[in-house]
Amino acid sequence: MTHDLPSPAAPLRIGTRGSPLALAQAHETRDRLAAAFDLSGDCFEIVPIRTTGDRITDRPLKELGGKGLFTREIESALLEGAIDIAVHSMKDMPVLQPGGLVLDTYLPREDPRDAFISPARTAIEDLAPGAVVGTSSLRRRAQILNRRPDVRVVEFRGNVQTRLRKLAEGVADCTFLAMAGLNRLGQSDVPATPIEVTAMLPAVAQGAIGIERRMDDARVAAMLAAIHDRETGERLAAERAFLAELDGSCETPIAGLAVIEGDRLRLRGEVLRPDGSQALRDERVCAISAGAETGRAMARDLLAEAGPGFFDWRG
Ligand SMILES: NCc1[nH]cc(CCC(=O)O)c1CC(=O)O
Repeated sequence: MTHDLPSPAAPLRIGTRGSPLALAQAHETRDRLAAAFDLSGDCFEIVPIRTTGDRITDRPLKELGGKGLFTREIESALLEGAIDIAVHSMKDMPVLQPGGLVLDTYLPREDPRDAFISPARTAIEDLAPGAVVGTSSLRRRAQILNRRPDVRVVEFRGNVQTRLRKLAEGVADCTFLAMAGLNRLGQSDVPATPIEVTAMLPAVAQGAIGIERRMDDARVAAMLAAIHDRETGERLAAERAFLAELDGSCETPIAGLAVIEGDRLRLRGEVLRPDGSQALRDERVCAISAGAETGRAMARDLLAEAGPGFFDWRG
């Protein structure tokens, strides 16, 4: 490498949200970089940044303006040079980044599945009629209502710890969390049952960590190339192309997951009416290199099938 590596005197500054999960992801990034370049931990500095989404916890996410809420302040810090890289949950990332920034480095993906969390039950089918489901995710809301139109969905904001506390307080009978978050936080004591992806398709990019950099920073680009996971990149290329073509904002219930099977890529996609009354699904197998193209084609076909007004709220 023609550039200097970070040192304790000039550490690589890693921007992240301040939640326990975000910090765990930043630590994983630091540890992988340290291992790849044989550096000690004090060659890195973790810089927690408070975002709009972290500040405002008493309103539904969709009222606050959708995707980007958890990333805007971090991307500004990166553009201004206050941090050198930014670590994100790819699930929360818009499909396009601001000019001057690149988001093409992914760590090996965790379990992409959702988990069913309930102190008393282990499966959606076991919920009593009219049970209360806590979630702030439009996708999970639509998916559960599609399978169980009888349940009542209540808004559930906050980080993993907050949501578990609300469940313990009886605010809801169950909730859903990403397995990835639970695993990364080492939360093996949580009453969680993984849900097969054929029963509840996860959010696009769920379980994947992405690392963003400034386009003109060649030193950082070379460092990140050493920790990039190609398979995760191939899977996310298909899923994010699917999302981009659907023009997915936080106000559209969309699910998508790609898996690699030998030399093929299998992409599953789902779009739902926000009230769960209808779900459209598709599944395609293609060459790994054709993932993005397949994602776009699948999105166009689902949009055509859905027709105008599919995503409109119906009360
Ligand atoms: N929207 C919040 C969010 N963003 C990423 C994760 C989990 C970790 C991941 O998917 O990588 C979560 C919490 C959750 O859905 O349980």
